[in-house]
Amino acid sequence: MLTVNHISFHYPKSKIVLNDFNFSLNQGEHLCVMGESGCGKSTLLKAIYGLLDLNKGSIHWNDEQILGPEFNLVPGFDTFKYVAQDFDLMPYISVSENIKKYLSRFYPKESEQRTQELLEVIEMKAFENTKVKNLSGGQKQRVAIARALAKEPVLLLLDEPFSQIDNFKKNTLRRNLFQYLKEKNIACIVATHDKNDALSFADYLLVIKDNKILINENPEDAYANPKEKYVTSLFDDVNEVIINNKKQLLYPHQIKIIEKSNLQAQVTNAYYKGGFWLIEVSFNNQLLFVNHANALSKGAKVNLGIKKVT
Ligand SMILES: Nc1ncnc2c1ncn2[C@@H]1O[C@H](COP(=O)(O)OP(=O)(O)OP(=O)(O)O)[C@@H](O)[C@H]1O
Repeated sequence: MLTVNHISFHYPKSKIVLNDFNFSLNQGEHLCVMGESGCGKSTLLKAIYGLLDLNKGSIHWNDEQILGPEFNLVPGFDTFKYVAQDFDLMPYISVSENIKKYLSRFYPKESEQRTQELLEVIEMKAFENTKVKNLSGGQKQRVAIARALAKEPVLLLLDEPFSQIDNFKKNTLRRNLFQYLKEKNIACIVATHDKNDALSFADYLLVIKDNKILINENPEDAYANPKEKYVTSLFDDVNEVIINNKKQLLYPHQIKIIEKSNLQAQVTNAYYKGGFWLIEVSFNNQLLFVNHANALSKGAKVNLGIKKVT
């Protein structure tokens, strides 16, 4: 179990980044870390891996304390793996050699088998003999993930793991990877801007705001009962509507354009989204976003139906 015990951290001569972070994560559980750019997601991952000297608090994996560079010649906790945003691969050797580098030379058969298994997970079998320098950014990112898994870690730390991968590959890779981690009971912490990493794959969602943990809860609860607009805006466009003098946070799919109602609005814009249109309307001098099956022209008068009023 990972225990992050009231840690605080600031970079030298800078203001605080992590202020009294306190949480734990069991073996095999997946945590997603979200929050606006610069809020401290990467810093948290680095602190957990042991790349930073904390100002306060402590981090443990079971009974073992994770110590920073001040206490370690080679920083980084042995049984964790951290995939940073810059990958750190060896460019002049092949994809499979990059993976094998972390496996034992004394067991060539097992090492080959494991490399093949990981090439399947990242769907890079066709590139096994390609030199890493000849790969695209997204392909390198996939190799970095496979390499981190070569020697099965107890905890995998991923910083924006799919940022350079196209949507088509991203969805399959995400499914393969998170299923693989669950099968092997490997805990995982993902820093991301992508709501899909949290909604479909995480056991917990930790949101950072103003250098503190704003929430650490089940992603379904975070989505359905958002604590504040900051949380909803990580998932979707969000409407803040005043109804009966009460502020409501509503996603665009929770407001409908219907035939009759006493809530009148006027269309100000329409954006094509593939399966639906995102319609921007002006309602009581507020701009709202509403999902709708068809395009609507600017200036059209519409009636709104609000699905969720708590
Ligand atoms: N080496 C450093 N020295 C000083 N300040 C730093 C250093 N690295 C990051 N920071 C600062 O710490 C804060 C948190 O940065 P961090 O990279 O953890 O944010 P993040 O949430 O991962 O951002 P992003 O989503 O943009 O990757 C930022 O204000 C950043 O400028």
